[in-house]
Amino acid sequence: MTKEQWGQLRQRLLKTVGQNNYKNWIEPIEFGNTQDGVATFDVPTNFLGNYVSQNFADLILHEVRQENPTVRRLRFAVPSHVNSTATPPRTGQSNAPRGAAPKTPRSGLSTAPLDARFTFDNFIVGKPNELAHAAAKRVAEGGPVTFNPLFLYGGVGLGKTHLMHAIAHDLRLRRPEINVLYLSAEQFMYRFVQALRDRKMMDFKEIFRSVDVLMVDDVQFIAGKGSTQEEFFHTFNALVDQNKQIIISGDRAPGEIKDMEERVKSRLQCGLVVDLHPTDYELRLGILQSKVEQQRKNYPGLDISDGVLEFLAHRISTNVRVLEGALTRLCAFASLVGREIDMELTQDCLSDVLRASERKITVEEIQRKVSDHYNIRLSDMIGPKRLRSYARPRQVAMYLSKKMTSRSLPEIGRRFGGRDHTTVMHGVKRIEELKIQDGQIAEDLELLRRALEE
Ligand SMILES: Nc1ncnc2c1ncn2[C@@H]1O[C@H](COP(=O)(O)OP(=O)(O)OP(=O)(O)O)[C@@H](O)[C@H]1O
Repeated sequence: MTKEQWGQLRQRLLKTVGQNNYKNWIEPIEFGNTQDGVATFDVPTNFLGNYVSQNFADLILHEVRQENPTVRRLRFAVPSHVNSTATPPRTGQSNAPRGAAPKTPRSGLSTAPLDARFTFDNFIVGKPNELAHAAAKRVAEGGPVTFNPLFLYGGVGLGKTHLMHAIAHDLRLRRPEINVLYLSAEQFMYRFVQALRDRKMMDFKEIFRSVDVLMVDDVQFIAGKGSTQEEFFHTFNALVDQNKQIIISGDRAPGEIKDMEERVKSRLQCGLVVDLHPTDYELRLGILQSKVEQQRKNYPGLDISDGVLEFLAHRISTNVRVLEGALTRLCAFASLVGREIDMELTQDCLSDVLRASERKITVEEIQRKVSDHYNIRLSDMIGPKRLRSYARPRQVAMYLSKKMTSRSLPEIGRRFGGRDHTTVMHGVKRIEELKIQDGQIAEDLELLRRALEE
C-alpha cells in the first residue's frame, strides 16, 4: 500500500466513522510501511495509537485488505524521532514489581506487536474453547514447565492468536524479568532468511536460544519450507533441552499438517495439544454481548433492539472475526445515521455479510431430511411409486427445494428421478394449497424448514 492509497482509504473511513471520530482519531494517522503482513502506521502519541487500535482497527484492517490482501495485522506506533519508548500495553492487574520494565528480547530481534485487546479479560469462554483457555491460563501463570510445547489449533478466526497474545501480555506483566518472544512462523522464516543473507546465523541462533518463552503463531506456514523447518527444529530442541516454555499455534493438529517433516510433527505433538472447536450459538452470543459493551465506550448512546444479537449469533457462524467485523460496522453505521440498531438496519447494513454467510441448502439435503421426517426410504421418495405415502413427502421435498434453493423447476425435476418440470410445478402448487388447509402439513413444513436452517 502507498501513502496515496492510504489518503483515499482514509476518505472511505470518514464516511463510516463520521466527521468527529475522523478528525480526532483517523486524520492524525500516517501510513508507514508494510512488512511480514503487518501494516505499520505512525501515530503522534501512544494514547492515540492504543485508542485507534482498540476501536477502529477492524474497520481500518478491512479497508487496508481491500488494497493489499496480504496484510493481516495493523500496528500503530509512535515514530522513533517522536518517542523511542513504545511501552507494551498494560492491562489488568499487574503482579510485576513496581518500576520493573517488561523485558524485550536482546538486540537484533524485535518482538511482533501485541494487540492490546487480546487479553484474557476480553476472551469469552464457552464449551468449544474451555480447554484451550484453561491450558493457556496455566502457561500464562509462568510456573514450572509442565507440558512442552503447548500446541493450540483450530479453524480460522477462532481465537488462537488472541490466546497467544493473552499469554504474552500476562507473562510480561507477571514476570517482566523473562524474555518472552512472540512471532508468527512467517516472521521466523523471514528473520532466518535475513540472517542467512547477512551471514548472521550465529547471532540468529544466539538470540532465539536466549529466550525464556517462545511463541510461534501459525506454524503451518513453514510446512514445505525445508531449511526453515530444519532451523525451527533445532531451535525447538535447544529450548526444550533448557526447559524453556514453547507455545505454538496452527490451523490443524500437528499430525495433519501437510509437508511438515515427521520429526517436526512428532516434536509438536509431544506436549499438550488442544483444539479450539468451532463456536456454538451460546459462545457467539456471549462474544457479541461482550463486544457490545466494548463498543459502548465509543458510542455511549448505542441502542440495540431485542433479538438483533441473537439473529447475528444465529446467522454468522463462520468465524469470530467476521462476527466482530459485522458488529463494528453495524455500530459505526447506526451512529452515523443516528438510528437504533434494529432488524431492518441490520439487514440493510450487513446484507453482503449475511448473504455470504447464508448456508447453501442443497436439494439432496432436503430430500434426506424429508424422507427421515416421514420415515420412508430416500429411494422410494425419489423413485416412481405413486402411493400417497410416498407422493406427499415427495411434493413436500419439491416445495422446499423450490423455496429454499435457487434451483430451477427442471433442475429440481432432474433430481427427483428425472421428472418433468410440470410435475414439480404441480407438486409445489399442491403443497401451497395444503399449507393453508391442512394444519399437519403446515407444521411439518415449519419443522423441516427449521431443521434445514440449523
Ligand atoms: N472467545 C473469544 N472471545 C472474544 N473474542 C474472540 C474469541 N475468539 C475469537 N475472538 C476474536 O476474534 C478475532 C479473531 O481471532 P484470532 O485472530 O485470535 O483468530 P485465529 O484463530 O488466530 O485466526 P487465524 O487462523 O486467522 O490466525 C479476534 O478479534 C479475537 O479477539
